Amino acid sequence: MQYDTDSAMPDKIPHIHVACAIIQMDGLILATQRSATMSLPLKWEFPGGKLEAGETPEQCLQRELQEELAITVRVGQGLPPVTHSYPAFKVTLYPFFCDSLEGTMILHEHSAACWLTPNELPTLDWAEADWPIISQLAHHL
Ligand SMILES: Nc1nc2c([nH]c(=O)n2[C@@H]2O[C@H](COP(=O)(O)OP(=O)(O)OP(=O)(O)O)[C@@H](O)[C@H]2O)c(=O)[nH]1
Repeated sequence: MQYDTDSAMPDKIPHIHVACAIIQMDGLILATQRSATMSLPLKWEFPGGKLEAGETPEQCLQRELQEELAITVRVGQGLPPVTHSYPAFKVTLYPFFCDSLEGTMILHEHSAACWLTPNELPTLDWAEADWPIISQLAHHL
């Protein structure tokens, strides 16, 4: 007998939890572009990465920003988390405003970075999950 395995299977799509940094400096916000070899190639995002077990979002951001960009920041207020389903995985983004950037930025993983005003942010080709954050920033900053 044949039966529909898909409907009987639990949801196998991984759900990842990602802290991301909205870094502000002189009224501008930092955007970083994923490299051609990363997942979501060449999409723009806020720097950050997956939360590791036992790690606070602040610790995660300090670790990821050091690894990815060789910078440190002061982590401030959080924005509401955003959940989005891509075809291969589901992501919940935990955005945090950051400032007081220290260090000379080096792009260890990204292909580009730029500083934009909140109104300019929607001109980039953002990762799908980021659009609710972009709309919020463009309207409220
Ligand atoms: N850092 C960051 N990641 C984002 C954003 N939006 C978004 O969809 N993501 C997704 O969340 C995941 C972040 O994890 P990560 O930065 O540790 O992933 P990675 O590319 O190093 O590892 P991976 O190749 O296994 O995906 C990526 O799959 C990325 O595509 C964002 O604004 N910032």
